[in-house]
Order: sequence, then C-alpha cells, then structure tokens
Amino acid sequence: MTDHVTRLLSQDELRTANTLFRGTLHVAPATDEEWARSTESYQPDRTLGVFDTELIGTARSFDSDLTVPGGARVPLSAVTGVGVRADRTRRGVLTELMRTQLEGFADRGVVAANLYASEGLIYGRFGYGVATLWRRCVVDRRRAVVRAGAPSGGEVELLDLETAKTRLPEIHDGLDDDRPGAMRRSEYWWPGLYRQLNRAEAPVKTVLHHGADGIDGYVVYHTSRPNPADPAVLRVEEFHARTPDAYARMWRFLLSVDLIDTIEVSEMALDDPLELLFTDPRAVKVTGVEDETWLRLVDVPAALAARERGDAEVVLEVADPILPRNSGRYLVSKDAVTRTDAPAQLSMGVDVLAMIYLGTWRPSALASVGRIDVADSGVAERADLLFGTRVAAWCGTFF
Ligand SMILES: CC(=O)SCCNC(=O)CCNC(=O)[C@H](O)C(C)(C)COP(=O)(O)OP(=O)(O)OC[C@H]1O[C@@H](n2cnc3c(N)ncnc32)[C@H](O)[C@@H]1OP(=O)(O)O
Repeated sequence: MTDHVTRLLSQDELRTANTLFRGTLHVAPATDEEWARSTESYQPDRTLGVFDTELIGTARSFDSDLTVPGGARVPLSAVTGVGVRADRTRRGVLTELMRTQLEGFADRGVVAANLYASEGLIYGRFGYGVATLWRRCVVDRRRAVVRAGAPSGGEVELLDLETAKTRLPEIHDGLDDDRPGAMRRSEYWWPGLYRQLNRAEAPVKTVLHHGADGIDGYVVYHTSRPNPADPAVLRVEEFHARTPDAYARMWRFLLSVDLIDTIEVSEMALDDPLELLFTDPRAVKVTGVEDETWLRLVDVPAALAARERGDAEVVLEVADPILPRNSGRYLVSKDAVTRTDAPAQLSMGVDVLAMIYLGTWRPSALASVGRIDVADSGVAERADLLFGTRVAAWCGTFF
C-alpha cells in the first residue's frame, strides 16, 4: 500500500472513526446522544486509522486477560471496530491495519488477541483461527421439567437494569471463570452490553443467585411478544453460574416465569448440560452451532508455556509470516516449552495453532483435513493428548 499513513487516532478523531465503522456495517452515524454513550467503549490510545486524503479505515482494541487451559491468565487484546470505507476496499487497507495492530500488541507484551468475525474469510490470513464455539438453543418451557435429584439451590433476587448496572461488573469478576477462552471484562466492555440491553422492547431483568458463599450466578433476560396471538419468548442475554446449585436454581426460576412459551439462549458453551437437567432432553432444541471467538497468538512461546499441557511430547513447527519471531520449532511437553533445532513432527500456521490452543479442535482432526502436516499418525495422537482439555472452551463475552 502506498501514499497512506497509518497511526493511532487522538481522542478528537474517534467520532469520525466511529462514523466510518458504522458506515461499513450499513448503520447511520451516531446521534450526539448515542456518541456520548459510545465514547465509554473507546480505551485511549487503542484506535488505529489509515488515511489517504482523509480517514479510510479503522480498527480498535481494548485490554483484557484470556483464561487458558489450566486456569492461568495471559494479557489479551480484544479487537473490534474494524472497517474500511466501501470505496477503498480490496487495496490492502485492512492488511495494513492488522499488521500495525499486531506489531503494537507484540511491542506491549500482549500474548494473545481475539475477535468476533463478521465473516469467515477475513481473519485467517492474519493468523486468527476459530478457537471457541457457541450454540443457540430454544427451550420449550411447558415441556421442560427439572429432573428429581437436580440441585434445588438457594434464593434468587430480581433486579431492574439500572440497579444491576451498579453491581454486575463486581459480581461477574467474583464468579472467577476458569473456563478456557473466558476473558476479563474491562470497564470499556460493559457500556456496550448496556447499550444493547437498552434497545430491548421489554424491561430487562437480572436475577442473582445467593449460594452458600454469596452470589455465585446471575442471569440477564427480557421478554418479547410481538402481538398477543404470538407465543411469548424469554430471551436470555447472559447466564453465568459458578456452582451446580446456581445453575439449576436459575433454570428453575426461568421456567417459573409466567406467560412464557419458549426460552431462547443464544450464547451457550458447547458442553453446557442443559438437556440433561430436564426429564425430557428434547425440551431443548439446538438451533445452531457457530464460531464464537477467533484467537491470534501474538507471543507463541509465552502462550504455549502458560497453558496446561497433557503427558506427551512433540516437536512443533510454527509459521508466522506477520510476526516472524514466532516462527520456528518448539519442543513442547507437559513440563516445558523450549526452542529446538530437532526435526519437526507437526507443522502448522499460527492460525491453526490458535485453533488447537484452547482445546476446541484436536490436532488429529486438523491433520485429517490437511491443516497440519504430521510426520506420522502416532504424532497426531500424542499432540491430541498434549493439547486436550477437560472443559469446552467458551468466551461468553460478546464484543
Ligand atoms: C472484529 C470486527 O470488527 S469484524 C468487522 C469487520 N468489518 C466489516 O465486516 C465491515 C465491512 N467490510 C469492510 O470494512 C472491509 O471489506 C474489510 C475490513 C472486511 C476488508 O478490508 P479491505 O481493506 O478490503 O481488506 P484488504 O484489501 O486488506 O484485504 C486483504 C485480503 O483479504 C481479502 N478479503 C478482505 N475482506 C474480505 C471478505 N469480506 N471476504 C473475503 N475476502 C476478503 C481480500 O480479498 C484480500 O485478499 P488478497 O490479499 O488475496 O487479495
């Protein structure tokens, strides 16, 4: 790309960037009132812009931490707000933004970056791979009966949105989610959730669960009944439970809400045991499974060292054309990760490493579709053991 300048934007340039980004999503510019609320989502010094005669592309991020298998947390940059003006696409503007952004992350000691992708073909070339999945479900409320023997749980407390806003960040932090793929919610994340909830047609409700050791779960929902003849729907926007008691009690509560026919949950972990809570597992219909977050390992050796590893050993070769310091061979075992000159047993791009990193995909599965080159089939089996995880990776923090 020539005759372009790529740089961090100052505070007084952010609204132009916001207008540009909204335009790429076919959304009208923010009103003054909307912009006043949107500024709360912009972490200072984290928005990039590309200029020719004026701003033509933008991308931003905010700082967070990623939970990796085993429960350790590594510095994470959450990438969002990516857009290139429609009359300047397909001439390398995004490529320039991604390269500059990733180099900035590496310089700041960030270990990983993640994002929610608008389309599946955009981010693989920049080293991002699908690293968590989510599923959408519809629960037939009248058919869903909680099985005898499921935990009964503690007390629930109903809050309105305004009260919940003052309490949710602390409550969410206190749930101490050690699921791989989970991320810390920064002060720049919460305003986006409230903007989305404020658009709900019915009042948004929050239910807290009080367990033996304090609040150990919460659910945020609202209802919808487009006209009196239609079935009423309860939409779950957030469901986080740290204990089986909280999980079962909050579901008992949701099923007890009057005048509801179906309950929709759009962001659920793949191994969420909801079907098994009910006497009839078919009370739950899975309506979709999709890619959730895409992950980019910015510092490969630090990322490999941070996660728990199974009892196996392989020599892994990684190719990373954008951040070449990641490229090379690593001897990865349960106890250590070291650079090595030994011959590679598995070779893959850094995007593919991101796919196996949180345990969502098995190395042998990626080898079977030609995404990983393996020296022999025994190696793939050892790699499965090395990178396997106990729980499904899930982020649960849309941005
Ligand atoms: C995390 C988020 O914010 S997700 C939101 C992403 N933004 C959007 O979807 C808004 C609408 N789209 C856009 O603004 C732009 O089209 C972008 C940002 C997706 C791409 O920007 P561009 O400047 O056109 O990308 P750039 O020219 O650098 O393309 C690099 C390569 O990716 C390919 N590519 C880019 N976008 C797409 C796409 N949507 N589908 C398929 N391929 C794509 C290009 O063809 C090019 O391939 P090549 O190197 O083989 O020629």
